[in-house]
Amino acid sequence: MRIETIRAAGDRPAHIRHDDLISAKGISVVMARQLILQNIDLSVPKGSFVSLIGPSGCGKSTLLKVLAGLVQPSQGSVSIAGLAPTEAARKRMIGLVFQDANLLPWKNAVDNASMLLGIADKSLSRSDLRARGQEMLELVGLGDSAHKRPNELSGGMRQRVAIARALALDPAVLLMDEPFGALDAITRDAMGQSLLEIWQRTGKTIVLVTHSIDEAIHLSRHVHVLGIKPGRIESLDIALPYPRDLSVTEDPEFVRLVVQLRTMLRASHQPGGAS
Ligand SMILES: Nc1ncnc2c1ncn2[C@@H]1O[C@H](COP(=O)(O)OP(=O)(O)OP(=O)(O)O)[C@@H](O)[C@H]1O
Repeated sequence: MRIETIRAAGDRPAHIRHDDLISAKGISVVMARQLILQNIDLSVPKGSFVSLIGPSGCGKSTLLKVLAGLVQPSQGSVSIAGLAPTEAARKRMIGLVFQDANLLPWKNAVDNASMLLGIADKSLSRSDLRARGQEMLELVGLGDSAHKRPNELSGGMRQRVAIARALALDPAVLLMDEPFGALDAITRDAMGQSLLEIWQRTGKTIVLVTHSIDEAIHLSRHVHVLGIKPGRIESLDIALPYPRDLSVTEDPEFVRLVVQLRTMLRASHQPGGAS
């Protein structure tokens, strides 16, 4: 990875690398007079798969919302391909997926998949939208379920539609907040593997909030551990080669990384621990 030198960078801050799509610097967030995030720096290389993990309430979702432009930091700045998050969102560069798929119950899968695109681009005809929705459903492995309504889909299938809906915008970045948190373990594994394959096919930059150590290591290139003490963030690079499938979880290096990440997470729960 190339680090920008100050001389070559002109007015670009020295910490911003050429290949960072997302760069958050000095992010602090205060909500209801509580300090949630303090002076957090986060870089996400273009095309990378990054996970955020940490104790409940440490501010993972808040940080994701800051990246999405949904929460304004009290201090600090975020750049997404050189743009402020609200501007990047306006240009459809950000796709969001939450734990709840939030599909419209009266629309079928293909219409749900193209719904945001239809709102964002009023010039598209109904058949254009359907074609794009179908293409995205095929990408997420639901090509045969286009006509089904949400109540005819399983939880995993509904999340696939939510991913298709986000991808229909062709965003540069996919921000995902515990998208598989409500699924059973086997479905969750399968969804993680599908997401990995979608990532490799599309080249999107993905930031995933998760509580699962295995999921973070299976999927990510970089894992960032947020601490319960605001301001603490530690990073772990996952050097396991891609493409990865679930057999990677039996690799001795995977097992070593699980132990290392669990140790980091344990430390992140200590309010008085070292930063
Ligand atoms: N709108 C809000 N107003 C006030 N406080 C908030 C708001 N949203 C979140 N918080 C607080 O900010 C802190 C961090 O919340 P956040 O949801 O970002 O944590 P998290 O790490 O994602 O938690 P979890 O893993 O349980 O989802 C919590 O103490 C929460 O109560």
